[in-house]
Amino acid sequence: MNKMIIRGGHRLSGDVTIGGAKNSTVALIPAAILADTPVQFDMVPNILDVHNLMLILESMNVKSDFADGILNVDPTNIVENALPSKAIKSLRASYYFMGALLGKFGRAKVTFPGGDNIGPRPIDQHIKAFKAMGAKVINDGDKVIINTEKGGLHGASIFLDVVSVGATINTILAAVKANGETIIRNAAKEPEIIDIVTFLNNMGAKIRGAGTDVIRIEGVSKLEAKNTHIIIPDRIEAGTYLAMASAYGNGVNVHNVIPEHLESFISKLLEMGIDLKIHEDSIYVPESHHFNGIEIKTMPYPGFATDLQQPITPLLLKANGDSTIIDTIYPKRTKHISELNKMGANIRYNDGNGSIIVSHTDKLTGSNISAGEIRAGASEMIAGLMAEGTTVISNADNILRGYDNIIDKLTDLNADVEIINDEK
Ligand SMILES: CC(=O)N[C@H]1[C@@H](OP(=O)(O)OP(=O)(O)OC[C@H]2O[C@@H](n3ccc(=O)[nH]c3=O)[C@H](O)[C@@H]2O)O[C@H](CO)[C@@H](O)[C@@H]1O
Ligand SMILES: C=C(OP(=O)(O)O)C(=O)O
Repeated sequence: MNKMIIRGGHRLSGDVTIGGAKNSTVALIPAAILADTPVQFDMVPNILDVHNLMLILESMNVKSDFADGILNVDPTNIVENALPSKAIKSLRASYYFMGALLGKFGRAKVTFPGGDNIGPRPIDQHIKAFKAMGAKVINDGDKVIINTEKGGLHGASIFLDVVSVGATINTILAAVKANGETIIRNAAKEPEIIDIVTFLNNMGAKIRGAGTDVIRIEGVSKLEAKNTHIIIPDRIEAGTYLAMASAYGNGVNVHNVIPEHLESFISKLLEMGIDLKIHEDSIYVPESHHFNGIEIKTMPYPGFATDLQQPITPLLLKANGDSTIIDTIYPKRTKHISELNKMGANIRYNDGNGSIIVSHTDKLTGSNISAGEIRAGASEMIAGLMAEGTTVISNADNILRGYDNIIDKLTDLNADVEIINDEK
């Protein structure tokens, strides 16, 4: 396991460029197996999830190569094979192989996915959609076995009981080559869903309504890539750098951002009194020292993203008075609290109403802490940069799963940070 070592106390300045969105990429790679031609992606983030997805592709004889942000995937010689459980368990988005394999072969056998440990993460809505399209689903130990009758999947009308990014994308992947029309109601509206649909439509899919809560998919028989798909910028990575630069920057320019994807987040930074300069595809964060406390409630897109409530927390420590966070998506997403408190923070979790109360903290001190999941890790990393002394974050793979070239980017911003491998 990797550890991240941060020698804090160096204020951040300069430029950082955001990579392609993790949550698009981890769906686009499974989606690529639906293609009848090789496909190419650009702006692919250099994160552990991508390397693990490449291992899963390899097990199906799908060749891929990745360098300088370009990922080539050739699914033309795909074979049905057992998928490697360790890689499947290393990330959440491996559940997209259920929809993609169903779309490709009319059957799938996939181990339950892993991903961030942020409280219960059921996949009942994914299964409900597959069943509505005619699939038979059996749980066998930690495997989900999905089959269809001869004739494969058929279109269906599906109302999702909860707004789910994963269930929306998985249903699209299963439906894109199914017979007839599938309608998803109460669909999630995240920009990453539009990105996946853009990729599929450019290959000949017929999907309308992505970005609204009703998505219509007319099944097609062929998908052929004719151009490189450029992945949208990662709005969560961007939000993480905006929070970091606001809390501990001397002037930082964040490039390759779509500000419209971050409206709910940006509005909170403005409410705190940070004088952001927002341009077409970059945001300048000036040095700031006085911040107002705020209240945050996480919601499905376009609301405040659950994935940003932990990264903004170190900034809230610098605000006057108390700030409160209610995470309505993952109310138990609190693994950062004990770790930041070890560093001297004053954060409390109210079990009664599920709110997190973040009180003003004058000083953080470097400590030995653990990244329980990706965004807890991001929060701890920012606190480590702000702290006096050295912070050692164990389980740093949880940070590396989702933050593109993180050491190079932080070093370019004047941070003193490195990754070391325990096992050496
Ligand atoms: C790879 C990926 O894109 N991960 C993102 C995705 O995760 P993921 O797709 O797993 O999250 P969902 O949008 O599905 O989850 C939203 C809510 O619905 C519930 N739910 C979901 C599915 C289901 O079948 N039944 C059910 O009850 C979940 O417990 C959660 O409370 O969206 C989350 C919510 O924005 C983000 O935190 C993750 O970064
Ligand atoms: C929860 C997250 O990721 P995943 O769904 O991949 O575990 C995240 O990116 O914050």
